[in-house]
Amino acid sequence: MMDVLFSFTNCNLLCVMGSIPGIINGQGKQPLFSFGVISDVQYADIPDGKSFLGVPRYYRHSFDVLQRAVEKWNQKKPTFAVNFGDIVDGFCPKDQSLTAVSKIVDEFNTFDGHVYHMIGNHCLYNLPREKLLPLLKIPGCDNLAYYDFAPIPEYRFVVLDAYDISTIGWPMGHPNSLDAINLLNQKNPNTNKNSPNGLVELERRFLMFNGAVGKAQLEWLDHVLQAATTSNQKVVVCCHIPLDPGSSSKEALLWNYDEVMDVIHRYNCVKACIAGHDHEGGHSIDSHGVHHRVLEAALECPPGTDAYGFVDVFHDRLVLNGTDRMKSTSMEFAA
Ligand SMILES: Nc1ccn([C@@H]2O[C@H](COP(=O)(O)O)[C@@H](O)[C@H]2O)c(=O)n1
Ligand SMILES: O=P(O)(O)OC[C@H](O)CO
Repeated sequence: MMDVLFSFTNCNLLCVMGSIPGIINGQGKQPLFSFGVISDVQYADIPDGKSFLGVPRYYRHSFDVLQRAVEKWNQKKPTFAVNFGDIVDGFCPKDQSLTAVSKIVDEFNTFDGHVYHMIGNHCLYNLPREKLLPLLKIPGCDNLAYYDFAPIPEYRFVVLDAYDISTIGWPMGHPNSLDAINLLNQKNPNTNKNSPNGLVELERRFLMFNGAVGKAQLEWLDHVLQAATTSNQKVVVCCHIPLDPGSSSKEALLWNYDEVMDVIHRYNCVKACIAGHDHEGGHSIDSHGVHHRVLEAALECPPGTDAYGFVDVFHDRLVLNGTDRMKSTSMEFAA
């Protein structure tokens, strides 16, 4: 298993064992810090099923994946962990939503460190924002879920709220919900607004299970990146929905990924964007040298297999050490 390989720092041993040159942990150096990652647990106490496209989904086993992730993090001792959203599936019977969310939050809480959460569409199918945010200890005001933190002076993490403008999760008639309905009506003529039928190329992202970052959040992002640039900080952007077409299917992109990336590209500080939502996972490097890594879903791990990891952070790269279905990735920063 790749994660076992990466616990060694001896280059010769790694090469003999067949690892990929270039993914050696920061060339034998100690990371500045590490953080655990997992996405799309989508737990529900229901029998296994399939996605709309026929991909098997293991709703109960995903809890076991989370348990093994936390166990591994407690051995490796990353400084913190990030959950990339969708902790409970939309098929969870609604009278069990609170129990299911609490079960997953309790499991995350067995990690000996802080877990930073973000919300995904499936979280919002289960509980409203005013219930979810306190349970997930997400800081924010007006029930918005974007925030930033700096684990060390050299690095800042920005967590985006991908369902700021969304038809999911806001009370009926809320301005952000009305904006989302208007946009979907303009962009998607299908009766089922989750259907991309007839939508062409990148327009296929205008589906109800996606969302957008609103104007105030975009302005906030700009300020954070400006401050990070002044402080010479490197930034990692975390968002449930992917931000680059090269890293994800067109159907899984943030509605206004282009506006978010325009803000990011105004500065040189963002080195990587990490996301979930597109269960297959992906990796790309955009035209400005920013890495985009979409994490493979815990939900789609056949019993006995896993998808979680930990990221070692260096001055010049991030190294994702993935387990089983989560691929290991070395993300070297552009000069
Ligand atoms: N190509 C697609 C994909 C999805 N849908 C609709 O979205 C719902 C959620 O999709 P999952 O992948 O989470 O199953 C699904 O139930 C469909 O209504 C679609 O129409 N076309
Ligand atoms: O969030 P889900 O489970 O509806 O899945 C989203 C899809 O993976 C996007 O292609």
